[in-house]
Amino acid sequence: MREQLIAAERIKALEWKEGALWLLDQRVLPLNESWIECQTSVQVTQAISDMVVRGAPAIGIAAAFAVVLAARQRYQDEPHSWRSAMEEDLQQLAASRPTAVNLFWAIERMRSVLAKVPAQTSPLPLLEQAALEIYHSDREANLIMAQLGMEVIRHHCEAPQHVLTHCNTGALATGGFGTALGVVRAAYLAGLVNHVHVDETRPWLQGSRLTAWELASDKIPLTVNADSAAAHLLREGDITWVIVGADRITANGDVANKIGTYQLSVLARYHDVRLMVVAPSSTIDMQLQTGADIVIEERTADELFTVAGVQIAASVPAFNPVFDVTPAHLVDVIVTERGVVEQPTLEKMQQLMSHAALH
Ligand SMILES: CSC[C@H]1O[C@H](OP(=O)(O)O)[C@H](O)[C@@H]1O
Repeated sequence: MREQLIAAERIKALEWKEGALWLLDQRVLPLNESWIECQTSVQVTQAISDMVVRGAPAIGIAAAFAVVLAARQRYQDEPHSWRSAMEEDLQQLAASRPTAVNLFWAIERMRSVLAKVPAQTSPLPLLEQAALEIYHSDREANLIMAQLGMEVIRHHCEAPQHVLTHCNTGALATGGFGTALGVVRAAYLAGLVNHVHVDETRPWLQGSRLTAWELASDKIPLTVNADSAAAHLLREGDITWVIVGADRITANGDVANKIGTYQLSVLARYHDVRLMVVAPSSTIDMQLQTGADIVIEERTADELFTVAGVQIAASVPAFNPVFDVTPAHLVDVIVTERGVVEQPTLEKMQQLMSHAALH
């Protein structure tokens, strides 16, 4: 199965090439495929804020390379005070988006590497190696989670299933071929999934623009539906799993994910459909006790009122939270690269996080 999954890796959200971070501009997919070259941490910070690159793991990977770019510029400009000069860059990077913990996890990971750089020594070789390791271990986590999640589906039913997914959790959101969408890909290859229902995921349309593009390129049967059609679909009865990603999972198993996930979790429980959350352990924040502590990002009204830059609604006040929190008791299973947790609780999450990390 591993070889089949590796063969399914066709799309990349980002690439570290010749000392620059190249980002596939997800704002213009699927109609245009254009890459943006980032030579500075400020450019990466702006790209994360503007959602050129998005998706919790991909944000963390981009942030890791932003630290490399910041160190390179500061070390060149101020060889005797580059460490303190970098602080401003790291604070700007940390302020780019508030909800996905992967951003902060990656910055702290890179800070720990910085602390090991001897005085009067270039930080670049160690930092670049650490950023590449973060990138490669996320890809490896995708491969592991895909197989673990597929086995969870197989455990519950051998016959091919219809599943529903929300937002984009594929290659465009990660360093590999996906978290939740990676499980969907593996389950399809194993003959356990034969149709994917894709929420369009307003207002940014990660589902209809990104997930549909990824699954179409895999030739996996799918249909896109309006987010408001999900209840009707779940009541119809041929969907057995809702499979989603996460941006931050707290110590008790509460899950912050794209807006609309919470209502899906309530609908799934009401209609006896299982909810699977798939996320690498870099998305788990054991420092936060419950989802009530998670900062929920709110974005501009423009993202509600325009599509592809064209105004489609009246200019009136708007409320545009782009994440919500699903309580742990509505989650049937969390799949990570460290293992699987059924009916998550604080004790089970603590046990999971005591298992060895990939790197
Ligand atoms: C593989 S995690 C992807 C996760 O990130 C998305 O948010 P955004 O597109 O705003 O970065 C969404 O919550 C996905 O579940």
